[in-house]
Amino acid sequence: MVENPNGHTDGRRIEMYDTTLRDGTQGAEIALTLADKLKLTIALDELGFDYIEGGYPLSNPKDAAYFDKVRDLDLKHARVTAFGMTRRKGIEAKDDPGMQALVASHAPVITIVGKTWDLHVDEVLRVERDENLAMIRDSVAFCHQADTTDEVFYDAEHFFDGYRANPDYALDTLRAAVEGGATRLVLCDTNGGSLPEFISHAVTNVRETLGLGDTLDNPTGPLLAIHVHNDGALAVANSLAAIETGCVQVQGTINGIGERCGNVDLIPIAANLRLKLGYDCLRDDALKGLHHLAMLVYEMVGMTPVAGQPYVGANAFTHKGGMHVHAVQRIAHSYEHIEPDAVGNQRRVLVSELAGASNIAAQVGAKFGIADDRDVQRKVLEKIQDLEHQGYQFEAADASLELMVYEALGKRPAFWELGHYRCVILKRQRDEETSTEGTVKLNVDGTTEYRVAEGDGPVNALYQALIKCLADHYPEVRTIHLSDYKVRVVNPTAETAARVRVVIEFRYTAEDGSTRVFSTVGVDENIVEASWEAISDAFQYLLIETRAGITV
Ligand SMILES: CC(=O)SCCNC(=O)CCNC(=O)[C@H](O)C(C)(C)COP(=O)(O)OP(=O)(O)OC[C@H]1O[C@@H](n2cnc3c(N)ncnc32)[C@H](O)[C@@H]1OP(=O)(O)O
Ligand SMILES: CC(=O)C(=O)O
Repeated sequence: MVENPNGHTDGRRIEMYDTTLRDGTQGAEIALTLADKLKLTIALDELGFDYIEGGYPLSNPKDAAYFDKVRDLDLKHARVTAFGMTRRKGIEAKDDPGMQALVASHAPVITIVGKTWDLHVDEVLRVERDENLAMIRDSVAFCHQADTTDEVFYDAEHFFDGYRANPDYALDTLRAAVEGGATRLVLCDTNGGSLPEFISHAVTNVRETLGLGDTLDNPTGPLLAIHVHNDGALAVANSLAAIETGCVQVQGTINGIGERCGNVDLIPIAANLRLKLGYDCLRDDALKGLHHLAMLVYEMVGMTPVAGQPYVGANAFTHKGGMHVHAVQRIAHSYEHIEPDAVGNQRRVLVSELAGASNIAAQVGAKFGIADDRDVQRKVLEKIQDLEHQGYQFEAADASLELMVYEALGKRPAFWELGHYRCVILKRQRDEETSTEGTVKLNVDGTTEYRVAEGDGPVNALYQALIKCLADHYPEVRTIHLSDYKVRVVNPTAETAARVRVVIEFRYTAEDGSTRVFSTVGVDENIVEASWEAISDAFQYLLIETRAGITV
């Protein structure tokens, strides 16, 4: 076996600096309440993040309030950091409202952002280059001298673009920060367009030219840190390249949220540092909390979790191809780079037309006692492949898949026989609301049930009428709730005559108090029939699951 060329054994510690609360909220459509900011601070502290950048006290009352409230938290490890820019041109630091707000935040660590790129100095700030150096030096020194400040970090905005354009001036800005007393020089790829080789080259040159160390042996002397954005989709590679060449701190956000294409995602950073590169970061057992942390942040910012997110996404350890599933069942790491559990995630197997018998065995083998029954597995697989050819999809329709297994085993119970259903939608004038009426006729246990219900639309009306037919016989049908309804056109070239696929998710509370979620699928040219199929399968599945004596 070839030894991993990147593997370290020295266990060098890397500081994790989270800026989800500041740079993360600069992402489009991202906002956090004060309560969420405090809750996330606690969650980050519990995992052992070293620094939590809480906000920009000058910017808005919420960020200022955060620094008042965060002092009441009993943080175990993390140091809270206040962010702000250098003093304005032409005034003393003590007279600058931004400087005053930073010191008034009483944050033990202050991070000052300043200009490195001569383009920004000349064209954006429009100040003399020496005045920019003075702004950096004075601002860092002013914050450094405040009684409540222990450390000042200096964010060298656009460092890599500035270094490319004018390396001497870029280095002078870092020297000015060191003169002011900065203990971390944070090299920022603000526009996110650099490539890893350039990052390595620049970090190495800066470290050698300024004579800086690459370990935390002297944590209060100036050391390098890295802060990158993801505009070239290289944020993780760039951050790791910077660490490999001497940065002792990495700044980023949870799930990579942030301005434009986002910041580096600290989830893969932490996992790669500990699991792949042999560095020390966070708490020893923190990686198992990464999945939970990622989901917490998605929930707080109201984003749908990214299923393909490395390490923590729902698909990160999901196997669909039949050959993969076959191999994974024999030896998991044949198709997995780490154990899912190492980062709090889990393995999933999907069943679809790309499955082999192994997928059926993995998904339903244990529940139905068919783990070794290749004949039944193949029978189910053939049915799935036929139906997927017609437009069905079973990946997200676990209950429909199980109903098919009951059928293949000849054990699917018939709880009722359909007489007919009918749906009428009435609208007489342009500005009149539609009214919908659903009628369902069933034979349930030898009794004819013939019920009508009104609804907001055809699906709702038929759903209510079906419940009315079944409720006297099977009261549990009143306990399920439709929680999601998705519809996709299967063959769009057929336009309005196209077949549609409806996938419906349901929830119910089981006898043990737990919430169960399951989904069914229906396909037809008629959206009402596709929905009916999914709904009636859902009720049948519920009855099988909840009624004793029907289990296989
Ligand atoms: C790379 C980064 O992510 S940096 C952080 C970016 N984050 C944010 O901008 C979010 C928070 N921002 C804010 O709340 C506001 O933009 C504030 C409080 C910073 C500024 O608000 P305003 O003063 O109303 O902004 P306005 O647009 O009028 O002007 C910005 C001024 O700051 C100056 N400025 C910009 N960067 C710097 C800097 N690093 N140091 C000193 N002055 C700076 C500009 O030159 C401009 O001054 P001018 O009017 O004399 O030209
Ligand atoms: C400081 C910062 O957020 C940046 O340069 O991207």
